[in-house]
Amino acid sequence: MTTATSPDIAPRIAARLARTIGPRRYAMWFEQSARFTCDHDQQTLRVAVPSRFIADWIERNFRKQLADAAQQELGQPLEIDLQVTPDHFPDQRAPQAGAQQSDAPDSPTRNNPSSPKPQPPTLPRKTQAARHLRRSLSEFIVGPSNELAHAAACRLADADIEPTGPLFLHGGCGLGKTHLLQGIAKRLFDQQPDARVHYTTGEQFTNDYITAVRANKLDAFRKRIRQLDLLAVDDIHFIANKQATQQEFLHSFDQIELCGARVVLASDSHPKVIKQFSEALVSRCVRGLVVQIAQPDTATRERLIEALAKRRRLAIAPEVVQTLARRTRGSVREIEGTLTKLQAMAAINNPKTATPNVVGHALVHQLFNHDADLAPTRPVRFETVIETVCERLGVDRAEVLGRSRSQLAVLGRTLTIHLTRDLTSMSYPEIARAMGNRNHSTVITAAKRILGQLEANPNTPVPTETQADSLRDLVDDLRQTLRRA
Ligand SMILES: Nc1ncnc2c1ncn2[C@@H]1O[C@H](COP(=O)(O)OP(=O)(O)OP(=O)(O)O)[C@@H](O)[C@H]1O
Repeated sequence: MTTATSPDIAPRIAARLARTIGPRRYAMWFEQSARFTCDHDQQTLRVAVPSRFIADWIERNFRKQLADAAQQELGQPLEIDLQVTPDHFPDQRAPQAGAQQSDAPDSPTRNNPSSPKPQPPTLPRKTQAARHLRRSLSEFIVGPSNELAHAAACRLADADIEPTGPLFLHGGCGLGKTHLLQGIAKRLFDQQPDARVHYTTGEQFTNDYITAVRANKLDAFRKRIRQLDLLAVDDIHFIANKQATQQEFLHSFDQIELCGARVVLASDSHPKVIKQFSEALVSRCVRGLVVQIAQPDTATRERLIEALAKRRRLAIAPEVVQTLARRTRGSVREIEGTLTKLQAMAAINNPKTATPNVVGHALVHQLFNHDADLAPTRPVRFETVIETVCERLGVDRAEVLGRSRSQLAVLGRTLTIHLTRDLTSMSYPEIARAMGNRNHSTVITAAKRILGQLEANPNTPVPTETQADSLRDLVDDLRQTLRRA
């Protein structure tokens, strides 16, 4: 929309701008959302827009093209003065409460004098969508397994940085993909309350698309999706075997990217290995940044346990956090599950105390022993036992099977005997033979000694190389690993 106080100049600048940036982007950002006026002395081009968001967007993405278009039309440089004047754009105010989203076409629209007046935007605004977004980027715990994903998410959510392509996050279950997607959407909202941000899942996108087709409202669906500033789609692999949905998604993807919007997708696998993902979609995804999130390492797990426990007001001593971090392998969701169980057990154990939310070593042992008892029992082989023990202690198998009296070799021997007897069906003579043809009474003595120690003094310290707090801890941990093996 152009209004020239100096005749013809502003419309000519606008027309030149439209040619430079292309009709789609012009229609999207200027046609209904910008009014150009040129001072009589032709020193300044004033561009009035309805919101700070549009002003910032134009400032970041089109200032140079605007200045060039003005200079080329006038033969001299002009000051560009961007002004936020919502009163000049009564048509573009937020929808009234209760307004039917699908009733209102989106703005900006094509310049068609016969078309009805533009209606309020229909896309999810902060008040509608924010309540679904629970996670923020600031509460995401960062470690080597996810730091690139987190950095990419922060960059994409930064309204001051122009997006350079889609972001594709992939990784196993419960590792934080949804958290990052929601965090991006939330942060963009916080910076740009006018931003049109949509967080959805592959399944929801499919359902919305099918509903739109059935209700003959495909145009409204397309308008809603294609005029977003950020589209975040979780579990995008859901659309993999759905040809029509993929096709629709592909067009939306192209359209919103063309307009400079941000796109972030998440899936359990790399786009190239998602079965029945169309080649076109794969190539769009890999054009941007594809980042994997891996399982957190022990140090990150410690920080996650601390943060997640704090969120639940669960008090866990640092040394108990360390034990938990070593024993809780797997995803962050599994860590959350462990904390939930501990919280419930703490409440049952201390129902009347003032501190039902305190977790100590005893509770942790109780939990892991309980879990181990519930785990399906699989046959364990002697070879697996000795390998697991040697690996954990960092000691040579030959030393354990030989005559070495080093502290670790002796401990390795005792642990192998104890766990083999406990987890396999081997008799003492069989264990003695497997342990390098030892006398079987020596093996029985070793087995009895460790059993006695575990009963009388489970907190017997162990060498630091074993990374365990006590003998009981070490045995429980090894047993758990072997049961899972
Ligand atoms: N690095 C992290 N910092 C803090 N919380 C985390 C982190 N990673 C995951 N979480 C939390 O763990 C839980 C599971 O994470 P999320 O749902 O994001 O996983 P996901 O990768 O999307 O899993 P799925 O593929 O199963 O949907 C959430 O409560 C999330 O907030």
